[in-house]
Amino acid sequence: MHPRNVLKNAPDFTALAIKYPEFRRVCKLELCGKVCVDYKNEAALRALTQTLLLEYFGLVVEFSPGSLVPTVSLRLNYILWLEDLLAAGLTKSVRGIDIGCGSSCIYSLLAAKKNEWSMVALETNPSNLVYAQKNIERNKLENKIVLFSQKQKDHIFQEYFEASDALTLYDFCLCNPPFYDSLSEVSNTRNPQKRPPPRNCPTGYKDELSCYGGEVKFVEQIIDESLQYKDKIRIFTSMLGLKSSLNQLKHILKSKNISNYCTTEFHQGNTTRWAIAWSFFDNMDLQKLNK
Ligand SMILES: C[S@@+](CC[C@H](N)C(=O)[O-])C[C@H]1O[C@@H](n2cnc3c(N)ncnc32)[C@H](O)[C@@H]1O
Repeated sequence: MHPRNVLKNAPDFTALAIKYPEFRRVCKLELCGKVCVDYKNEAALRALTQTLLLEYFGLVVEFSPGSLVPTVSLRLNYILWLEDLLAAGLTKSVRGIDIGCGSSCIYSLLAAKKNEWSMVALETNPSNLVYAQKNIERNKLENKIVLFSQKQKDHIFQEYFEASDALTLYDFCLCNPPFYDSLSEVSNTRNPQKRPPPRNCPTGYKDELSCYGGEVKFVEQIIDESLQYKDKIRIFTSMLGLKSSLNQLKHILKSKNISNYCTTEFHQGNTTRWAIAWSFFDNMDLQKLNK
């Protein structure tokens, strides 16, 4: 976990269960008296995410039924890494773009509430758009987060940039892409011989989890559009669910003569995720931040 992650040490579930009745309802009491969470139960996962967002950030969040339930520690690790990248460029007021904000709008909510960053949240799924807007409003963050309804699924920035102020410079974009290839039968990110099975039950709609070509194709589209919008965003980033995607994307960056990039790993319990960042700005030396 990132050293500044408030969830670096496991939260006290007993104290949270006493404080929050909705969380208490989904907790299990072991024979030894220990309060624990059943990670295989979707309702318990939802309540845990809602409770942690409320307890640590004062954020009230509802999810569209059946949509992806985000794990807070991972989303925080990504935001903290972005803080580290931005510190390298000494930015004061920060503007970011959240590609595919989901029904929770979690990255934009955290960025706006925790860091007072201004966010544009892009989303294609109609139900996610409705919930994301309500989540922005119920947390009174309308002055910090603008939600944009994206019609074209196969584009990333084009529609928004064509509709918005041409002069605004964004400090970063972030993305948790649909991981899986919609044409492939495989929907598992881990090798069972090397890594233990996931603790959490899988959540999310099909179009949140998969797209044509999977995450590599999705991020390749971001890379392609970054060449067109290289002056609009200082650091392009994306999270990745598969380690193998990292090498493929590094290869794609190199093939397009993009050499200023860095990668990182996010560790949360049994789950590891990867991320990649690249920039066309001379004052953003990302290579020195490589991990
Ligand atoms: C894996 S989910 C991530 C949701 C949220 N950011 C999170 O981390 O919990 C990917 C999201 O991207 C959205 N999406 C897919 N294609 C998109 C596109 N071209 N532009 C914007 N959003 C897109 C999906 O509807 C989905 O909500």
